[in-house]
This record gives sequence, structure tokens and C-alpha cells, in this order.
Amino acid sequence: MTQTTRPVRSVLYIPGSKARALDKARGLPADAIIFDLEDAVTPDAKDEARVTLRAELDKGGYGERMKIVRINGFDTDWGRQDVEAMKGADIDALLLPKVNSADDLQALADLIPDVPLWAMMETPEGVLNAQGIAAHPRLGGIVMGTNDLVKELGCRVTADRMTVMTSLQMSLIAARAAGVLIVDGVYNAFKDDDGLRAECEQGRDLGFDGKTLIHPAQIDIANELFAPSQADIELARRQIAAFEEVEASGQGVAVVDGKIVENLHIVTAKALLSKAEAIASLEG
Ligand SMILES: CC(C)(COP(=O)(O)OP(=O)(O)OC[C@H]1O[C@@H](n2cnc3c(N)ncnc32)[C@H](O)[C@@H]1OP(=O)(O)O)[C@@H](O)C(=O)NCCC(=O)NCCSC(=O)C[C@H](O)C(=O)O
Ligand SMILES: [Mg+2]
Repeated sequence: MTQTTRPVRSVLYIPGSKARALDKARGLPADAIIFDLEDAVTPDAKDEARVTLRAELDKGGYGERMKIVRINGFDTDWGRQDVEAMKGADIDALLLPKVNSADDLQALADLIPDVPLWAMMETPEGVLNAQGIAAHPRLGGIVMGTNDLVKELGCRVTADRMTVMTSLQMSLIAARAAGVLIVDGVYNAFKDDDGLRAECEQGRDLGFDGKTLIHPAQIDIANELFAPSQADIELARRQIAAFEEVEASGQGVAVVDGKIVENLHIVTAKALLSKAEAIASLEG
């Protein structure tokens, strides 16, 4: 599976300092894990977290879950030490926080070869430079950092997220233009399932590949809402069948449920079926 077809419906942050949570993650149904050395770890726990995390990664047992390590930025004392500690580790990506430009990613790329890089989109400068960041040759994915964005923009958190909508969409457009994955920001109220459900639906409808999460109880909702539903799958199959039929008679437009279906809709339908297959193979 290439990085862009790999399911990332649920992307769970785990503080690198919490050994129990790091162990628990081996049995959680998250598609991806962000092992965090940045904001979820207090300054006095940074050195120990780095050692704990490397030991847990070396132990393995995380299966097919995508393993992403969020390091500290290079404007801190810890960023370079985090990179050193992750050299040779069995990980799928390093995630750089507060990326302002492609140069920030290049500084990380210069320190470590081969490992794909992911970028946190969570500063106004980063959002304005989203196109260049997404186009960096080592970039595999973008993670929205909506908490930092709210802080930096000086806006309020609203239920409809209109205050961060421009940033979400600029980042998403940049990711799509570059062909990299992009996952939505976290929903802080981790006991509010209805609120999480609404935000997942919004993120999915906007085009995000999945949602970052802070608690295991959020995983099932994200997995459900970022997967094609049975109705989506059946409609895609009917569209493909109907289009093949009209195509065989030399026409380019079918009608399904009173709506036109053209070749471009078939591309979307096939992509949806590929995603459903990738999820089934991951879960199987
Ligand atoms: C939010 C929490 C502090 C809550 O922790 P806790 O009170 O321990 O929760 P529970 O008692 O309900 O936990 C039940 C069991 O689940 C395990 N657990 C909890 N959280 C996780 C997790 N994230 N991953 C794996 N396992 C987890 C507990 O260990 C319990 O297990 P057991 O004892 O066996 O029953 C806590 O959930 C937490 O710390 N969450 C992560 C917070 C975090 O990572 N924050 C940083 C990322 S958010 C961010 O920075 C985004 C971005 O940068 C931005 O700007 O927006
Ligand atoms: Mg942040």
C-alpha cells in the first residue's frame, strides 16, 4: 500500500512519556499513532520520554498501524536530540511541529535520510506557505494543529469551526495539489461523542483523510465516519455498472438515481472502492 492509499481514519496521539498508554496502543484499533515528544510531554519529562519511546518502538508489536513520531521543533533544546534518538527506529514518519516553511522541513531532511516527513500545519505563516510545504519532496502528510492555530490567530473555538475554516481549506487544497495525506485536528472534549461525531462528519465532508485523536474512546467514531459506508459502496458499484453499460453502447453519460454519472464520477467511485478494500484488508 502506498502512503497515500493507506487508511488514516484514526490517528491517535500518545504522550511518549506514558509507558502504560504506549503499551495499551498495541491493542487499539487506530490506523495510525502519533508518538508525541512535543506538547503532550512536559519539559522535565522530555529526556526520559525520548528513551522510553525508543525502547517501546524497539520492542515492536504495533502491527500495521502507521507509526509517526512527533519531535520537538528545532527552536527548542530537544528537537535535534529527538531526531538522533529516532535514527534507525522502525517508524513510518517523523512529524515536525509548527512548520512555517519548506525550509523548516529541509532542516529536518538534512539531519535524517530516508524517513518520510510529516508537517504540523498550525501557524499563520505555515498556512500561508502551505503550497510550498506540501510540495516538499520528502513530505508524506499534513496534520492540522487546530489548538495552536486558534492560539496564533487569536480567534475563538466555535462549533461550526468557521474561525479556522480558511486555514483548514488552504491546507487541504495544498495537500491535494501535492498528492499527500492530510488529517484533521483534534476534538478536545474527549468525552463528548456527539460533538466528535459532528466534527468528524465535517472533516470528512471537507475532504480530510482522517482525524487526529487524543483518547482511545474516540477511535471507533473516527473509523466509522472516515470509512465509506455500505450505502456509499453500493452506490459506487451501481455507478460503475451503469457507466460500463452506456459506454458499451458508445455513450458517455449514465443516469443513476436521477443523477448523471460521467467518467469523472467513475474515478471517484473506483477510489472509494479502493479505500474500502484497503480498510477491509487492514481490519482483516
Ligand atoms: C486526555 C488524557 C489526559 C486523559 O487521560 P486519562 O485520564 O488517563 O484517561 P482515561 O482514564 O480515560 O484512560 C483510560 C485508559 O486509556 C489509556 N489512554 C488514555 N489516553 C490514551 C492515549 N492517548 N493513547 C493510549 N492510551 C490512552 C489510559 O492509559 C487508560 O489505560 P488503562 O489504565 O489501561 O485503563 C489522555 O487521554 C491523554 O494524555 N491524551 C493525549 C493528549 C495528547 O497527546 N495531547 C497532545 C496532542 S493534541 C495537540 O497537541 C494537537 C496539535 O498540536 C494542536 O495544536 O492542536
Ligand atoms: Mg500544536
